Amino acid sequence: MEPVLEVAQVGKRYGSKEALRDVSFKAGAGKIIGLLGSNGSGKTTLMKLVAGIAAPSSGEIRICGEPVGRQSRAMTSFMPDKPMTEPWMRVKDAIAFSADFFADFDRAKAKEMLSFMGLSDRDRVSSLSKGMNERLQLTLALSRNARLYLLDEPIGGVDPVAREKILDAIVQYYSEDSCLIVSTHLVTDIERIFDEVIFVKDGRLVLHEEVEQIRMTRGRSVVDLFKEVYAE
Ligand SMILES: Nc1ncnc2c1ncn2[C@@H]1O[C@H](COP(=O)(O)OP(=O)(O)OP(=O)(O)O)[C@@H](O)[C@H]1O
Repeated sequence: MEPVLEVAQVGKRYGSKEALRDVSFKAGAGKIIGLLGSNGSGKTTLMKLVAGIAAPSSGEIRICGEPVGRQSRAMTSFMPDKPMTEPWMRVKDAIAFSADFFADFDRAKAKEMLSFMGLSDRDRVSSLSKGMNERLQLTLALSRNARLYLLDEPIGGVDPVAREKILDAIVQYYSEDSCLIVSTHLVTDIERIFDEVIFVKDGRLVLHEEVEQIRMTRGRSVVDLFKEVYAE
Protein backbone atom coordinates (compact mmCIF):
# COMPACT_ATOMS: atom_id res chain seq x y z
CA MET A 1 0.00 0.00 0.00
CA GLU A 2 1.22 3.48 -0.85
CA PRO A 3 2.47 5.34 2.24
CA VAL A 4 0.52 8.41 3.34
CA LEU A 5 3.77 10.28 3.91
CA GLU A 6 7.15 9.74 2.32
CA VAL A 7 10.12 11.86 3.38
CA ALA A 8 13.26 11.22 1.32
CA GLN A 9 16.71 12.60 2.21
CA VAL A 10 15.31 15.89 3.43
CA GLY A 11 17.57 18.67 4.64
CA LYS A 12 16.77 22.19 5.82
CA ARG A 13 19.18 25.05 6.34
CA TYR A 14 18.48 28.43 7.94
CA GLY A 15 21.55 30.35 6.82
CA SER A 16 24.49 28.49 8.29
CA LYS A 17 22.24 26.54 10.71
CA GLU A 18 21.44 23.01 9.53
CA ALA A 19 18.06 22.34 11.18
CA LEU A 20 17.52 18.98 9.40
CA ARG A 21 19.99 16.59 7.78
CA ASP A 22 19.23 13.68 5.46
CA VAL A 23 15.90 12.73 7.06
CA SER A 24 14.09 9.78 5.43
CA PHE A 25 11.07 7.79 6.59
CA LYS A 26 7.67 6.52 5.47
CA ALA A 27 4.41 6.66 7.41
CA GLY A 28 1.33 4.60 6.65
CA ALA A 29 -2.43 4.84 7.17
CA GLY A 30 -3.87 3.70 10.49
CA LYS A 31 -0.85 4.85 12.47
CA ILE A 32 -0.41 7.40 15.25
CA ILE A 33 3.23 8.36 15.24
CA GLY A 34 5.15 10.28 17.88
CA LEU A 35 7.75 12.68 16.50
CA LEU A 36 9.97 13.02 19.53
CA GLY A 37 13.04 15.07 20.31
CA SER A 38 14.45 17.54 22.79
CA ASN A 39 14.11 21.33 22.31
CA GLY A 40 15.63 22.52 19.06
CA SER A 41 16.03 19.04 17.56
CA GLY A 42 14.09 19.92 14.40
CA LYS A 43 10.52 18.69 15.03
CA THR A 44 8.71 21.91 14.15
CA THR A 45 10.91 22.41 11.10
CA LEU A 46 9.98 18.94 9.83
CA MET A 47 6.27 19.56 10.48
CA LYS A 48 6.42 22.84 8.55
CA LEU A 49 8.12 21.21 5.57
CA VAL A 50 5.51 18.42 5.47
CA ALA A 51 2.68 20.96 5.86
CA GLY A 52 4.11 22.97 2.95
CA ILE A 53 4.69 26.12 5.02
CA ALA A 54 8.44 26.06 4.40
CA ALA A 55 10.47 24.46 1.62
CA PRO A 56 13.25 21.91 2.15
CA SER A 57 16.79 22.84 1.11
CA SER A 58 17.24 19.31 -0.25
CA GLY A 59 15.31 16.06 -0.65
CA GLU A 60 11.68 15.37 -1.39
CA ILE A 61 8.40 14.99 0.51
CA ARG A 62 5.29 13.27 -0.89
CA ILE A 63 1.83 12.93 0.60
CA CYS A 64 -0.26 10.10 -0.90
CA GLY A 65 2.18 10.18 -3.81
CA GLU A 66 1.82 13.95 -4.40
CA PRO A 67 4.80 16.26 -3.97
CA VAL A 68 4.15 18.97 -1.36
CA GLY A 69 2.02 21.67 -2.97
CA ARG A 70 -1.60 22.71 -3.37
CA GLN A 71 -2.93 19.13 -3.68
CA SER A 72 -0.94 17.77 -0.74
CA ARG A 73 -1.99 20.72 1.44
CA ALA A 74 -5.65 19.90 0.76
CA MET A 75 -5.03 16.44 2.27
CA THR A 76 -3.04 17.67 5.27
CA SER A 77 -4.42 19.10 8.50
CA PHE A 78 -1.80 20.98 10.49
CA MET A 79 -2.13 22.13 14.10
CA PRO A 80 0.77 24.54 14.61
CA ASP A 81 2.36 25.13 18.01
CA LYS A 82 0.94 28.70 17.96
CA PRO A 83 -2.86 29.24 17.76
CA MET A 84 -4.30 29.98 14.32
CA THR A 85 -7.36 31.73 15.74
CA GLU A 86 -7.77 35.46 16.43
CA PRO A 87 -8.49 36.82 19.94
CA TRP A 88 -11.71 38.63 18.83
CA MET A 89 -13.28 35.34 17.75
CA ARG A 90 -15.79 33.29 19.64
CA VAL A 91 -15.50 29.52 19.33
CA LYS A 92 -18.31 29.50 16.76
CA ASP A 93 -16.41 32.06 14.60
CA ALA A 94 -13.30 29.87 14.68
CA ILE A 95 -15.39 26.88 13.55
CA ALA A 96 -17.08 28.93 10.79
CA PHE A 97 -13.72 30.25 9.63
CA SER A 98 -12.24 26.74 9.31
CA ALA A 99 -15.43 25.43 7.65
CA ASP A 100 -15.20 28.21 5.02
CA PHE A 101 -11.51 27.70 4.50
CA PHE A 102 -11.30 23.89 4.26
CA ALA A 103 -13.57 21.94 1.89
CA ASP A 104 -13.11 18.76 3.99
CA PHE A 105 -14.19 20.40 7.28
CA ASP A 106 -16.86 18.29 9.02
CA ARG A 107 -19.16 20.57 11.07
CA ALA A 108 -20.99 17.64 12.69
CA LYS A 109 -17.68 16.21 13.94
CA ALA A 110 -16.64 19.66 15.19
CA LYS A 111 -19.89 19.98 17.16
CA GLU A 112 -19.43 16.56 18.73
CA MET A 113 -15.79 17.30 19.58
CA LEU A 114 -16.62 20.69 21.15
CA SER A 115 -19.04 18.96 23.47
CA PHE A 116 -16.47 16.25 24.33
CA MET A 117 -13.93 18.99 25.04
CA GLY A 118 -16.32 20.98 27.26
CA LEU A 119 -16.17 24.02 24.97
CA SER A 120 -19.15 26.23 24.20
CA ASP A 121 -19.90 27.90 20.88
CA ARG A 122 -20.15 31.25 22.64
CA ASP A 123 -16.82 31.14 24.52
CA ARG A 124 -14.46 33.94 23.57
CA VAL A 125 -11.11 32.67 22.26
CA SER A 126 -9.28 35.40 24.23
CA SER A 127 -10.84 34.19 27.50
CA LEU A 128 -9.88 30.53 27.07
CA SER A 129 -7.14 29.10 29.28
CA LYS A 130 -4.08 27.64 27.57
CA GLY A 131 -5.46 24.11 28.00
CA MET A 132 -8.89 25.05 26.63
CA ASN A 133 -7.23 26.83 23.70
CA GLU A 134 -5.26 23.66 22.93
CA ARG A 135 -8.58 21.77 22.95
CA LEU A 136 -10.05 24.25 20.47
CA GLN A 137 -7.03 24.05 18.16
CA LEU A 138 -7.20 20.26 18.26
CA THR A 139 -10.93 20.34 17.46
CA LEU A 140 -10.24 22.55 14.44
CA ALA A 141 -7.45 20.26 13.19
CA LEU A 142 -9.21 16.91 13.73
CA SER A 143 -12.57 18.06 12.33
CA ARG A 144 -11.13 17.99 8.84
CA ASN A 145 -11.38 14.73 6.87
CA ALA A 146 -7.69 14.75 5.97
CA ARG A 147 -5.31 11.91 5.09
CA LEU A 148 -2.50 13.31 7.20
CA TYR A 149 -2.78 15.13 10.54
CA LEU A 150 0.20 17.00 11.95
CA LEU A 151 -0.12 18.10 15.58
CA ASP A 152 2.80 20.22 16.73
CA GLU A 153 3.12 20.09 20.55
CA PRO A 154 -0.62 19.67 21.25
CA ILE A 155 0.04 19.15 24.98
CA GLY A 156 2.67 21.86 25.45
CA GLY A 157 2.33 23.53 28.83
CA VAL A 158 -1.04 22.09 29.89
CA ASP A 159 -1.73 20.39 33.21
CA PRO A 160 -1.94 16.58 33.48
CA VAL A 161 -5.77 16.51 33.51
CA ALA A 162 -6.05 18.64 30.37
CA ARG A 163 -3.31 16.53 28.81
CA GLU A 164 -5.28 13.31 29.37
CA LYS A 165 -8.38 14.89 27.82
CA ILE A 166 -6.42 15.95 24.75
CA LEU A 167 -4.86 12.49 24.35
CA ASP A 168 -8.28 10.83 24.72
CA ALA A 169 -9.68 13.14 22.03
CA ILE A 170 -6.83 12.31 19.65
CA VAL A 171 -7.47 8.57 20.02
CA GLN A 172 -11.25 8.90 19.80
CA TYR A 173 -11.53 11.29 16.87
CA TYR A 174 -8.69 10.10 14.69
CA SER A 175 -9.86 8.11 11.64
CA GLU A 176 -8.16 4.82 10.76
CA ASP A 177 -7.62 5.56 7.07
CA SER A 178 -5.36 8.49 7.91
CA CYS A 179 -1.95 8.93 9.48
CA LEU A 180 -1.48 11.19 12.51
CA ILE A 181 1.86 12.60 13.60
CA VAL A 182 2.26 14.24 17.00
CA SER A 183 5.42 16.14 17.84
CA THR A 184 6.41 16.59 21.45
CA HIS A 185 9.30 16.67 23.89
CA LEU A 186 6.94 15.67 26.73
CA VAL A 187 7.14 11.91 26.38
CA THR A 188 5.79 10.83 29.77
CA ASP A 189 2.06 9.89 29.65
CA ILE A 190 1.78 10.25 25.88
CA GLU A 191 3.38 7.00 24.71
CA ARG A 192 0.14 5.08 25.26
CA ILE A 193 -1.35 6.63 22.11
CA PHE A 194 1.57 5.89 19.75
CA ASP A 195 1.87 2.98 17.30
CA GLU A 196 5.33 4.12 16.19
CA VAL A 197 7.88 6.68 17.33
CA ILE A 198 10.47 8.70 15.46
CA PHE A 199 13.37 10.24 17.39
CA VAL A 200 15.00 13.36 15.95
CA LYS A 201 18.29 14.52 17.43
CA ASP A 202 20.33 17.51 16.22
CA GLY A 203 18.38 17.50 12.95
CA ARG A 204 18.91 13.78 12.24
CA LEU A 205 16.48 10.91 12.45
CA VAL A 206 18.07 8.52 14.94
CA LEU A 207 15.27 5.99 15.40
CA HIS A 208 11.97 4.96 13.77
CA GLU A 209 10.39 1.94 15.40
CA GLU A 210 7.07 0.40 16.40
CA VAL A 211 6.33 0.97 20.08
CA GLU A 212 5.43 -2.72 20.46
CA GLN A 213 8.85 -3.61 19.06
CA ILE A 214 10.60 -1.32 21.55
CA ARG A 215 8.75 -3.00 24.39
CA MET A 216 9.19 -6.58 23.12
CA THR A 217 12.74 -6.65 21.77
CA ARG A 218 14.39 -3.90 23.78
CA GLY A 219 12.33 -4.54 26.92
CA ARG A 220 11.95 -0.82 27.47
CA SER A 221 9.26 1.85 27.51
CA VAL A 222 9.50 4.75 25.05
CA VAL A 223 10.22 7.09 27.99
CA ASP A 224 13.20 4.97 29.09
CA LEU A 225 14.58 4.78 25.56
CA PHE A 226 14.05 8.53 25.13
CA LYS A 227 16.01 9.26 28.31
CA GLU A 228 18.83 7.01 27.11
CA VAL A 229 19.07 8.57 23.63
CA TYR A 230 18.80 12.16 24.86
CA ALA A 231 20.99 11.87 27.97
CA GLU A 232 23.36 14.86 28.22
N1 LIG B 1 13.41 30.55 11.13
C1 LIG B 1 14.54 30.08 11.66
N2 LIG B 1 15.72 30.73 11.47
C2 LIG B 1 16.88 30.24 11.99
N3 LIG B 1 16.97 29.12 12.73
C3 LIG B 1 15.84 28.44 12.94
C4 LIG B 1 14.56 28.88 12.44
N4 LIG B 1 13.61 27.98 12.81
C5 LIG B 1 14.27 27.03 13.54
N5 LIG B 1 15.59 27.31 13.61
C6 LIG B 1 16.61 26.51 14.31
O1 LIG B 1 16.53 25.18 13.83
C7 LIG B 1 16.67 24.25 14.89
C8 LIG B 1 15.45 23.35 14.96
O2 LIG B 1 14.34 24.12 15.41
P1 LIG B 1 12.88 23.52 15.56
O3 LIG B 1 11.98 24.65 15.97
O4 LIG B 1 12.53 22.75 14.35
O5 LIG B 1 13.09 22.51 16.79
P2 LIG B 1 12.02 21.77 17.69
O6 LIG B 1 12.49 20.36 17.82
O7 LIG B 1 10.66 21.97 17.17
O8 LIG B 1 12.18 22.50 19.08
P3 LIG B 1 11.09 22.81 20.24
O9 LIG B 1 10.76 21.50 20.90
O10 LIG B 1 11.87 23.72 21.15
O11 LIG B 1 9.92 23.48 19.61
C9 LIG B 1 16.92 25.06 16.15
O12 LIG B 1 18.30 25.14 16.37
C10 LIG B 1 16.35 26.42 15.82
O13 LIG B 1 17.02 27.43 16.51
